[in-house]
Amino acid sequence: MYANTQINQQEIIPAKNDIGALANRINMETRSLHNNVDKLVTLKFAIAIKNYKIYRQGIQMFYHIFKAVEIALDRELKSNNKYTEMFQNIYKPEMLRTEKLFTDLMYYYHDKSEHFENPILKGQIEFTDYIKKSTSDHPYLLLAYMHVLYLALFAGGRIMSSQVAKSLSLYPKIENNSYEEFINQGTNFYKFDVEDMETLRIVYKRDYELQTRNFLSEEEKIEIINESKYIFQKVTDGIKEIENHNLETINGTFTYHLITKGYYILLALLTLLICFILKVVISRFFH
Ligand code: HEM
Repeated sequence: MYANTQINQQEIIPAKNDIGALANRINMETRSLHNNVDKLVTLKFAIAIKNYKIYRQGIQMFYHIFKAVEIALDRELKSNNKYTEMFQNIYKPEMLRTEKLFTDLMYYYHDKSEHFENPILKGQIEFTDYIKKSTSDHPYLLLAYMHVLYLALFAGGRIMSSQVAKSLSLYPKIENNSYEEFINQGTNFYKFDVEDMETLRIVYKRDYELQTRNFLSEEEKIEIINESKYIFQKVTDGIKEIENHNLETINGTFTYHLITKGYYILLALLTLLICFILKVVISRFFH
């Protein structure tokens, strides 16, 4: 399925210049937010691919987000409301990311799922709770996640994927693992089990457009666009939250060392002072 069928540009739905298409409207309205997150990810990614402990924090955030979205999607696919058929027609199982990310995280956390299974950072807990509530109150809002998060993997994700694959700094740190094991077990986030990723992307975007164009009301579309802006903002905040968490840990370690090792520094200073006083007393005594 999704083999390379050489789809003609004119046959692609929606056309790039179709300003009525929901996906194009989301892209237009989130352009500046996308530029912000693009710059931030590029900057942080350069650091993360040099250190797998930072890289795994980044993909862990995406794991929690995708998992919350996919639980909600599963709920909607099995439910029986006015949106169920729409979701069933857009849904492509090859797009799901939870299991792929789980495999990668098991690799980076040395098979210890208890180290990543539940979010611990406040922003991640709040955002995943929010996804659950917002999509169960208004199922159509899932469409924002189905566009922003999944299509990100076909553009920015491709760039990131090739950088991760080229990164020699990520894999040697993981003991006794070869480069092949690293590629097989640590880069699944970017892999889709289809013959041709481009066909999958085109078919996904086509079905998204065909299912939403006349079915959704203008009010629902506006809410989906606003939810999309919120997702970009939350991903940006999430990356900053990881950075702050790491800075706090580094500072905490510094303070800890100051408290524990400070004792030895004080002892050394006292010894020096005693030596100095002794020297003064002795030199006075012999003069
Ligand atoms: C390294 C960071 C990133 C880079 C370099 C990047 C780059 C790109 C590029 C080149 C495109 C194609 C633009 C076009 O076809 O006109 C794109 C599209 C897109 N990106 Fe990103 N991106 C990054 C991060 C993200 C993130 C973190 C998100 C989501 C939170 C995201 C969401 C999207 C979306 C929704 C689209 C539109 C896709 C479509 O309509 O087919 N991107 N990105």
